[in-house]
Amino acid sequence: MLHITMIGCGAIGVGVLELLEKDPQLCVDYVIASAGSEELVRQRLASFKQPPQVLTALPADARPDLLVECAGHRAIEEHVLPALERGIACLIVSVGALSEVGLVERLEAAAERGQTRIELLPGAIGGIDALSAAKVGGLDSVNYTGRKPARAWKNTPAEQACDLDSISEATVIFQGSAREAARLYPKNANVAATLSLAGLGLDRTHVTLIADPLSEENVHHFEARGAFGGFELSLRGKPLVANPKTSALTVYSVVRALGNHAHAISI
Ligand SMILES: NC(=O)C1=CN([C@@H]2O[C@H](COP(=O)(O)OP(=O)(O)OC[C@H]3O[C@@H](n4cnc5c(N)ncnc54)[C@H](OP(=O)(O)O)[C@@H]3O)[C@@H](O)[C@H]2O)C=CC1
Ligand SMILES: O=C([O-])CC(=O)C(=O)O
Repeated sequence: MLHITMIGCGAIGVGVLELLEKDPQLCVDYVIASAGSEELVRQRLASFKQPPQVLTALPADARPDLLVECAGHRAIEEHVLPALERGIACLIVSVGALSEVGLVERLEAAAERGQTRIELLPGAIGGIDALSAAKVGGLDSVNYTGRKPARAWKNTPAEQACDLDSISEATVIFQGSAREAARLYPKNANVAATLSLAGLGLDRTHVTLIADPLSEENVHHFEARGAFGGFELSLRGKPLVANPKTSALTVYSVVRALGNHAHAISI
């Protein structure tokens, strides 16, 4: 059995824990919550048959097989970097955080010192295997368009680009590099950052973001060209009720990755 610590227990975390209850080969022993949110998280987990222990930091003597981050940028600083130094392998879902200058290098250095590994999860997007394989032969261009319902852009700079409550048609709210998209839309930049890390990097990955009042889905579309030829992928993700910014596929991506570590065959 694989022993797991999960950082963050919001929309993704709860969804993952619900699915993991059915897998006897995976056991989440600890959930790490923000200071002051422990009781709220315990309540969220009250209906679980065997709820994990809720803490605000990994105990000094704990040695999970894997730590999975489902929390956000701050949690990478607070929990992932120290865990790597302790030799604990980490899975990261908040890939957008890695667009912060120097963070990738700090994660690599911490993992090297701890003689362990970091896995960046595909989350809401697919085709990352093909894109990173295509990079080996050389990529010429990667263009990404993220289209989400208008409500998914609330509390972001999109509110200055248009009136999200009254737009009646799809409206482009951002065009530019993945680096700039990640700076302006950190909570909606995970897919752009993942495509950049797998492909051409933050400065050469072109991003268009669209608020679409007629859409009920988070649509991620990208086209890649290079020595391998070309491909395009359009993924129509159903948003989670608990967080419309997040696609349900992200939950399944975490469960798949954890299962791949525990099961005899990984795919
Ligand atoms: N790779 C991908 O494709 C995708 C990645 N994501 C990313 O995944 C992350 C989680 O998303 P989602 O579950 O929808 O978000 P939610 O806001 O629903 O949940 C995040 C949870 O993490 C907790 N949290 C935040 N910081 C910390 C911390 N330092 N230590 C412990 N817990 C913390 C929050 O608690 P509190 O509010 O009490 O601080 C909250 O309960 C986000 O960073 C999001 O950007 C999301 C979708 C797709
Ligand atoms: O669709 C999602 O789940 C999240 C998303 O767009 C992103 O963070 O890039």
